[in-house]
Amino acid sequence: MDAESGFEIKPVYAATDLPDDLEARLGAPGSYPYTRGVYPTMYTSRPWTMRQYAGFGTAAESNARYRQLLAHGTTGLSVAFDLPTQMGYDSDAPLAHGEVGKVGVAIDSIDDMRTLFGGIPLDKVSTSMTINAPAAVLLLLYQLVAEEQGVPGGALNGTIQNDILKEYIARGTYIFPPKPSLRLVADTFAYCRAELPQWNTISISGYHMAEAGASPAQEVAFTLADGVEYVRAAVAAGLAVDDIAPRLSFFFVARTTLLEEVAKFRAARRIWARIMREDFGARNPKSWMLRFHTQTAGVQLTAQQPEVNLVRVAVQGLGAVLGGTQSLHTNSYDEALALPTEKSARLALRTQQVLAYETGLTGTVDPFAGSYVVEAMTAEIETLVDDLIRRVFDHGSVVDAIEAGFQKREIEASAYRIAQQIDAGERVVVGVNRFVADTEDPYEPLRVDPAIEAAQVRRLAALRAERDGAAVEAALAALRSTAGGQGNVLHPMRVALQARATVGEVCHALRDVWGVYQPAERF
Ligand SMILES: CC(C)(COP(=O)(O)OP(=O)(O)OC[C@H]1O[C@@H](n2cnc3c(N)ncnc32)[C@H](O)[C@@H]1OP(=O)(O)O)[C@@H](O)C(=O)NCCC(=O)NCCSC(=O)CCC(=O)O
Repeated sequence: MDAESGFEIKPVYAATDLPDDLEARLGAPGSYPYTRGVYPTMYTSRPWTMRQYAGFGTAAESNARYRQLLAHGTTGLSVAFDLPTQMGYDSDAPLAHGEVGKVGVAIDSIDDMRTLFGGIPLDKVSTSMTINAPAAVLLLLYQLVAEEQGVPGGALNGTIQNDILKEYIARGTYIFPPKPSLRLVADTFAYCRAELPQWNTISISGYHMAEAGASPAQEVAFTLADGVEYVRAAVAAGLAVDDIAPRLSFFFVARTTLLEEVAKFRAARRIWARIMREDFGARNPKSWMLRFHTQTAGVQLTAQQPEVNLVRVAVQGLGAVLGGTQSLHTNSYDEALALPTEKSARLALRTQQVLAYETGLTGTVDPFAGSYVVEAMTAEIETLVDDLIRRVFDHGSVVDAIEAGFQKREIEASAYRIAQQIDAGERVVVGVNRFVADTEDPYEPLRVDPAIEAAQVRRLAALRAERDGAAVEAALAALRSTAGGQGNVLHPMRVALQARATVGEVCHALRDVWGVYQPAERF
């Protein structure tokens, strides 16, 4: 069987498979080109951040889940928002009906955000927020709530996903067309540099492309190409590369194909370092470092015999750790069926704790360095990725390639190839195409209470009645005016949110000026 990226896997590797210039391609841990990891000591001085993606229902319920996770030893927070929030609609919008609180927490205003982080000291925990088109809005709400806790922007650590390009390619929660979206990203970079200097301004994500079927090489290539596009947009907006690049971060999947995945992470670091130093001329070593979060592959979980997923997740998490991830989410075994229960979420975290504290893996940096097979695969993936990045930019820009349907087409062809291999039984999925059980145990999934929507709608009505409506209108007018002209939109946005404008109202104001993206349908 070939590798998922398409290259041939040999039964035996030898010294002759190593690149001639291996030492130069490796460097030391914490040194250019960072193949061996971004920090000299890696996990020997601090394990990766255990950051379990969670959130559902109301802000109060999600807050309870975060406190449980922290009590169980999670070391970072990761917020899942519901679809209306991700699309910039309030819970009482007709389009939101039936979706409120389903795939994440419903956040309509600063009031919800305050509840979400109630009792959680924001100067002590780092928080990731999976939010893209309205990333700036949720970031500002976070900052406002932190300020209420007495925590200044300079003390805040965290990440917003803020990666709109992959939304057009694979994930789908875009609002505005590419041009104003890229302006919003650049505005966020500039705002964070001034106000939230420790904040990771973007999480450039291959995960969702991988879930849509991208091979490891495609995942890395399309993600790094998106990274190039963001840096170009920032530079075009007048920002210096070294002012923004140290706070870019990345996000990849970890599949069960362990060796190829370890090679993928190592190749990704090496290529990004080269792009930043050689192509963009970045001089700050922090600009060269590809720091990344990993999530185990949701798409590889099975609804059949779901407990087997615990084993898959352990192997996938192991790959992420051997690949040098900075932060990790291990999926719960029941995620192919429903939102995780409290127990399954705890088991997923325990899996990371076993990796960190029982395996001895945190004692040695980049244990695969010099391995014939892993070094050969790292070089193989590097070549494939370089070629694919070049093919993206043959279209002009990433946006041009998206509009030509290039990335989607490549990803779909790859998804089709893997699906055919599974259908033919060439690629084994335990419990699905081999070792199938005659009967399955009953499973009681966690269900989100439909009453949540009505309660959220009532809270919104109360908010609209209580607040100073004229102040909100004036702030939204100022936001429209900045959006239609020059200047950083985050400043008037902050004023509006502080006056208790809702997420939906702020996004509508921008929709009024910027319009909405209509994809070219080519499939
Ligand atoms: C950079 C990362 C990747 C990781 O940040 P972290 O703060 O966790 O880790 P870190 O930066 O490596 O480490 C924290 C601090 O410790 C320092 N540090 C760490 N290890 C060190 C070592 N060995 N030596 C010296 N210093 C070290 C770092 O320099 C840093 O400080 P300094 O900062 O001072 O240098 C960030 O972006 C992140 O946490 N991302 C998470 C993204 C996420 O959870 N996404 C969920 C998506 S869920 C999703 O999309 C699901 C599907 C869907 O919804 O569609």
